[in-house]
Amino acid sequence: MTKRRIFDSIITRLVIMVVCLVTVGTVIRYFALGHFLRQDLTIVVQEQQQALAGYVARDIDDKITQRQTLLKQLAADLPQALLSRPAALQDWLRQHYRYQSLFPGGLFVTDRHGRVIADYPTAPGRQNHSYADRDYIQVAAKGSGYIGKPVIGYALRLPILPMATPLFDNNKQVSGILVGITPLSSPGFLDLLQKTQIGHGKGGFQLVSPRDNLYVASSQQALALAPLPVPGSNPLHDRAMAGYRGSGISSNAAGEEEVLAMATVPSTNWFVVAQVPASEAFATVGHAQIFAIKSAIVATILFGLLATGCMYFVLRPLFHAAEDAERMAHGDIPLVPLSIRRMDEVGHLIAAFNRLLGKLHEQQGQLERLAHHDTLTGLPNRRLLADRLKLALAQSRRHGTHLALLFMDLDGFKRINDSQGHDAGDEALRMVTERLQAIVRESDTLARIGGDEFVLLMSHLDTRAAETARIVADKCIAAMQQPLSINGASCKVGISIGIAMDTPASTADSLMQQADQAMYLAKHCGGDCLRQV
Ligand SMILES: Nc1nc2c(ncn2[C@@H]2O[C@H](COP(=O)(O)OP(=O)(O)OP(=O)(O)O)[C@@H](O)[C@H]2O)c(=O)[nH]1
Repeated sequence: MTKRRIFDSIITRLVIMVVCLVTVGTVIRYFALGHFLRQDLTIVVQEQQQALAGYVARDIDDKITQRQTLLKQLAADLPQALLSRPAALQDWLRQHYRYQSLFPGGLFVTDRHGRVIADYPTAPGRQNHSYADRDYIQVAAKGSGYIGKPVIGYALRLPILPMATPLFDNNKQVSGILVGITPLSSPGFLDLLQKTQIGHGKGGFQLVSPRDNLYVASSQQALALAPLPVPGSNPLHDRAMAGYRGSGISSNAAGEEEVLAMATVPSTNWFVVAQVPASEAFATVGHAQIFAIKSAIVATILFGLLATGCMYFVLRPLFHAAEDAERMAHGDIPLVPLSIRRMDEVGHLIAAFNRLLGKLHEQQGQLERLAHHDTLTGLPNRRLLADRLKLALAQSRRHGTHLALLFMDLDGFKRINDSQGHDAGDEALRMVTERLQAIVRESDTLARIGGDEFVLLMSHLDTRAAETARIVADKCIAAMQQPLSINGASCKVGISIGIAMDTPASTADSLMQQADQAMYLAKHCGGDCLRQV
């Protein structure tokens, strides 16, 4: 029952409505906020990634260009005659190596078929070894400088980048090849790319050689010299391999979303990829969404409590009014107007209820009156007379007083009805009532109990009660001597009166019976007569 009341309550429904509205608003805000923030952040993050990729690509390009320039310079300076004197050539390499450190993996010179003539610093197994199968030897043998495929070096046993430039004799024919070896882990070479991470660990750089289908270097060391993913595993990577340079969002082979930016290293055909997981790049979006949810939950709780309190305060008079009305309905308290605390909507409702209550009172009074009074003359009817008679009997016994009952029946009343109509008869009854009322005291009860029958109850009489009753009866008879003037016509009615006096054994019924019998005796006298029993 109580649960049902709580559920049916306006407050509960309003609070549920408010909570639903706030929840719907929060869900909409959650998705809208996420969408707009992500849109904005995507632009910012992509621009940042692009700037980073471009910066690293330019740095690598500078370092490659420096080495190409140096290698060409050395090749131009190297005396042709030394190619046939390995010891002198090695000494020349040693002297020139001293002034530069761009090729920490060493310099070596091969004949035009790729067999090593001299190297410095010497590496075990490099002397006389043939590198004829290497791409950089094959291209340089044809007269062009070349950056070779990054590989695990034959002599050094670690990842290296070989660079070759041809040596020309006086006839402009390739007489030998000068090769510079840079280990990929050399200080000041690719360490900016290899040691820099973007974000919290999963983001970083990759240096990609599309020609060789491998990663030259990466922030993730395990990727160095690893083959590139197969086409189709990362759509943006596929576009980059086809020449696209720019930024975008794509899913990697593991299905994780990443923000990628690609920039070319102009001196090679490599490109740098700056990559950061979308989960890190857009972490702010998630934080903002969680904040939006938390703040909405707090706001909902606070608002719910506040709204409940406020609504209870506003509707409290209504609850009290309902309680009071309920108690009135059960008869616990009388039907009185409810108190109005404020003249708001609730106050208006209670005021309307009070007006309804007033109307009810009025109608109840009318019904009460109709039940106890004669509608034609307004005199008490038989029922009210019986009540008053019982009351008067009880009072007279308590106070030792007396009472008399005068039963009066009009004489010749039917004639008026018959000669002038029923309305004239009614008018005659009202006029008789007025005349009789003028005789009786206010404390007496004059009742109309039938067509032309009236009863007068006289109470609080002293020992001369019978005499007093007769005097009043005489006055009533005398009052009827004057004809009634109805519709211009003069009508005469008489009155026969039977008087009953109380005795210790009297009851209301016995008194009425005695008075009635006395009236019949008076009737038989021929009218305008009284009899007492
Ligand atoms: N106009 C009118 N007539 C009524 C009313 N009540 C009863 N009557 C009539 O009053 C008459 C009463 O009859 P009676 O007592 O015989 O009339 P009466 O002429 O006084 O005769 P007696 O009493 O024998 O002298 C009847 O004709 C009723 O129809 C009423 O409220 N209005």
